[in-house]
Amino acid sequence: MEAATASNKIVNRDEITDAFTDSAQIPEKYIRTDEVRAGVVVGEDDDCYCELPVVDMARLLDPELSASETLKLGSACRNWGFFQLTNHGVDEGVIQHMKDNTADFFGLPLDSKNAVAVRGDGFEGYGHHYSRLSKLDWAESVILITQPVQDRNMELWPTNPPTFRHALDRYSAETTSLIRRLLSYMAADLGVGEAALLDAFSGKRQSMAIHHYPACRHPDKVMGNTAHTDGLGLTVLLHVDDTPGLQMLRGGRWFPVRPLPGALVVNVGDILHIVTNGAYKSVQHRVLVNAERGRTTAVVFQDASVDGMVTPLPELLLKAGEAPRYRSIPRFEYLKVRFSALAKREGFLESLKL
Ligand SMILES: O=C(O)CCC(=O)C(=O)O
Ligand SMILES: [Fe+2]
Repeated sequence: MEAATASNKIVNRDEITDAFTDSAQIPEKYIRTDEVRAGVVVGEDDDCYCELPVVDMARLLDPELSASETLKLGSACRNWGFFQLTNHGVDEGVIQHMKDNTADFFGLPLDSKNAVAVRGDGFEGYGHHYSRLSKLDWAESVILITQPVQDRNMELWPTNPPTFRHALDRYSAETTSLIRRLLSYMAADLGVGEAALLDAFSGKRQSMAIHHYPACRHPDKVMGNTAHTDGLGLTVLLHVDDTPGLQMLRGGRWFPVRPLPGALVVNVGDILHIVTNGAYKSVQHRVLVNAERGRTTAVVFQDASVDGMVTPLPELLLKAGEAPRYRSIPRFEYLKVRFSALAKREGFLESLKL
């Protein structure tokens, strides 16, 4: 209970009651009706409705189509901060294996999942429920560092299902190359050398959050994932099933992301926002819960920094003749402040503005 009242604590899953299955009796600590209702959700028949941009990796790779698709990629990052990526080239078998293992893990009894429960002050493991203003998210999650390999904490990598580790390892390797591919086109769009942007990301930490949002018969009362911007460089999200729920803020309204079959959802994080001097936008998003169906996602967060600093890319400032719009801050300090501010998961980027 203490954990539930703390403003920014990661709460161990074993403190959550079995109310997940009995949604008629939702404990008070999950009730967040005001937050769910906050803001207008854009409907498909609204005037301002238009589809989330789709970027096609096959077109990026095609010498004849690459230039126009690169413009599309740039425009998505500048104007939306989000896009769906089709023909991404991640091996289908690797994706299926990842989906199967993720779904199987969440299907296990609580005791089995708690074999890799969060320990002490750590952030890795199973059981995260970010609480805010004494409220909890309607979700169970596993968070793990996936790259570089020597940073992995294998004690917290599930061994049940037995193929989970292998699936995660392969998926992580595939997404690392995918992110490199994407960054080379982002560099072209930004007008900077490929090496400058790749160096900011390569060898940096990658972590994954695997979320399960159980169905809730009263979805207007609970929040799957509190509105936030992502704190690292780039985020790649895999829908394990086709249940919608992700919404991104656009023009002051919540815009529901409709998962395209076979696509990955990519979004700009705060560090890439700063690295591009605000050209690429890190935008707020949240997850609402579905009344009928559970929802599972596997999210890759790729960290980035420039010579140990979170800072606008010097080459970009030089080429564009721009003054920095964000204060430079050492990466370790950035992470410390950014992730201790989970209780107020918005506003940090603003505080770095010059
Ligand atoms: O599960 C989702 O759709 C989004 C998760 C998310 O935003 C996050 O983990 O940062
Ligand atoms: Fe996020």
